Amino acid sequence: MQKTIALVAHDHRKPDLVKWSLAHKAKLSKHKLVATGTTGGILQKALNLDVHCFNSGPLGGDQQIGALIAEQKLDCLVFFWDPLNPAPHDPDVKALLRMCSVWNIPVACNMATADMIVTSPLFVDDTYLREIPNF
Ligand SMILES: O=C(CO)COP(=O)(O)O
Repeated sequence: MQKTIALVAHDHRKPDLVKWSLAHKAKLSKHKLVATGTTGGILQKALNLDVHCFNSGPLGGDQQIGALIAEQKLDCLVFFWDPLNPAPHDPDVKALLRMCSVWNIPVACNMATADMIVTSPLFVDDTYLREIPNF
């Protein structure tokens, strides 16, 4: 089943996300990819795949991806956020990660976790149903 995967990286971590995405291009190409603006533009060129680009992160892109989660339209988030530099939109970053916890969305903040998510048998198991919290 085709999933919707969001790909996001802060500037210092974009090279890691490009490297990771290239390594998993075959898997990613089977799914719908969405991204914040700058990340999406870079990935589209690097992967030569269609990536739906939302606004740039500081201009609301994180919030748009958060809205997808709230509408139950996102299956997975790969978000390489920068642990060493503050961002003007840190509250948006926190809100996006919070949405992942609220809605039980698999989220990877580094390459090792992202590797494990996309290579997990559950990732391609159409019978696996992510539990959706009932508040
Ligand atoms: O800031 C971001 C996520 O918080 C990423 O935004 P860009 O992809 O536009 O750089």
